[in-house]
Amino acid sequence: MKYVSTRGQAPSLDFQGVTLAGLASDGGLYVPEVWPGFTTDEIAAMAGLPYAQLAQRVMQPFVGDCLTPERLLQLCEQAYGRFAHAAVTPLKQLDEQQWVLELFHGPTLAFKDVALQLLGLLFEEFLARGDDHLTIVGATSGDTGSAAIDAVAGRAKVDIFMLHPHGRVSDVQRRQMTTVLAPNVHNIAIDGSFDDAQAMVKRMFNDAAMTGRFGIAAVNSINWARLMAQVVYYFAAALQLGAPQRKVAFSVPTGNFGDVFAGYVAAKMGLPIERLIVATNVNDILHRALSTGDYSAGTVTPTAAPSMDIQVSSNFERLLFDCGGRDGAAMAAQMQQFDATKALQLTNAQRESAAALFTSARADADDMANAMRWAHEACGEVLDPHTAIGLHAARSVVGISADVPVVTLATAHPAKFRDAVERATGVRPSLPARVGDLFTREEACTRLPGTYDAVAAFVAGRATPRNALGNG
Ligand SMILES: Cc1ncc(COP(=O)(O)O)c(C=O)c1O
Ligand SMILES: N[C@@H](CCOP(=O)(O)O)C(=O)O
Repeated sequence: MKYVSTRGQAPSLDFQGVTLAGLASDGGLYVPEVWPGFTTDEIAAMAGLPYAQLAQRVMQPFVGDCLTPERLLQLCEQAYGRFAHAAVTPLKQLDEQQWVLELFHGPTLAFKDVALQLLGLLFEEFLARGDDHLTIVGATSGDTGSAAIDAVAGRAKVDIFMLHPHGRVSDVQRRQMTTVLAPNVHNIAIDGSFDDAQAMVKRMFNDAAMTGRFGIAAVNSINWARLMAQVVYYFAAALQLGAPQRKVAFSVPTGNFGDVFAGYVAAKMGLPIERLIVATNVNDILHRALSTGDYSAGTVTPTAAPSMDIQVSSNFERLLFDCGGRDGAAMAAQMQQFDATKALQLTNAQRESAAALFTSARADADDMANAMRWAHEACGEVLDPHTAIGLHAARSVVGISADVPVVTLATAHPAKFRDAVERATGVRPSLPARVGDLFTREEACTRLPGTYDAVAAFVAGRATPRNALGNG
């Protein structure tokens, strides 16, 4: 399998290459040159497989010959062996039509673990083949940070620098990052928003002074391997609900458009998905883009669902590229315009093609609290604010026939957002035992001004140069 950049200029790479590269050198994002597909019979044969085996089957076409099927399966078994639920991503029914897919049974209590537990192992596997050293630079609005740190803390040949917006993540989220005191882990709180942090990370990939000295790598969903691993749970859920004979819809709380883009990939591979519902909070750029074609970023409003407080949504570029006819030059021009003006208009082709699968909805603070209350009072389920936004969208969009199950992705454990959950439902969820002593651990974090120069100097002063291991 070869991967090409959405901006058409970077060299095409194999799976190992894109995993280690993160962002393409032309500023674009890597996508498979063609979407691999499964026949209906092949999908039917996946029903009932244990999660790790399903993961290997779904991901092998993307991995190609970079890993044998046996080795990929071993890595999946290792990654998903750390989950606290035997089903890895269990499905729960709320009412006749509504379901939730619990993606938070990994070590750091959010859906990010599903991909990052595997990505940590992939880094180790590929780094063992040479003398490279990786300097991971990531941005987090709360959940990617802890999941990535858990996945790489203490690993050889890797340093991680994780930027979060100071004061804009929950206490649990912050402590899950800052209490990991391994010497290769560096937490940075910047003055600014997640979008500012993400822009700095992307800039570093195109800063020759940094990329010349350090092997800069990504753990955010700009890294293709993140999305690939997230495709699997769409298959897991749909198969349990009757696919490939029955269609299923998914409602996805969305920020950086990675999770829902993984659903799009599943559909491209042949999974019968009726609709993908893009659920946003009041930071609703994606809802506006999909409903009116206007992709224009405003300032970020902090909400009780902080992980979705995002206006510049990295993976939307992958969708625009695919829906716009895969024209790298046109994509580069469109993104250049967005970078300059923070606004772009979807073309008719992009809008029409996206509308064939995507619907969107926006939830404000009341919608979110009402969805949490309904789930608790009518169904006995305590949901986190992000999942509640997904559920609000799942219950409010029109046009999905009553016999199509609608699965909301439950992206975080409610205990990560205890204050917001308690305000809405009166229930204060307790932290699972596996993170139980979080509030007694020591924290380490450096606060920096929200400027690229401050962050780049901090990274350059602490990272291991790429040739320090001997390969020049
Ligand atoms: C709990 C939670 N829900 C939803 C999202 C949004 O997911 P995505 O950025 O893949 O759209 C995030 C962050 O990414 C998150 O941490
Ligand atoms: N919500 C995310 C933001 C980063 O998204 P990613 O999926 O691109 O890593 C977070 O919690 O950090």
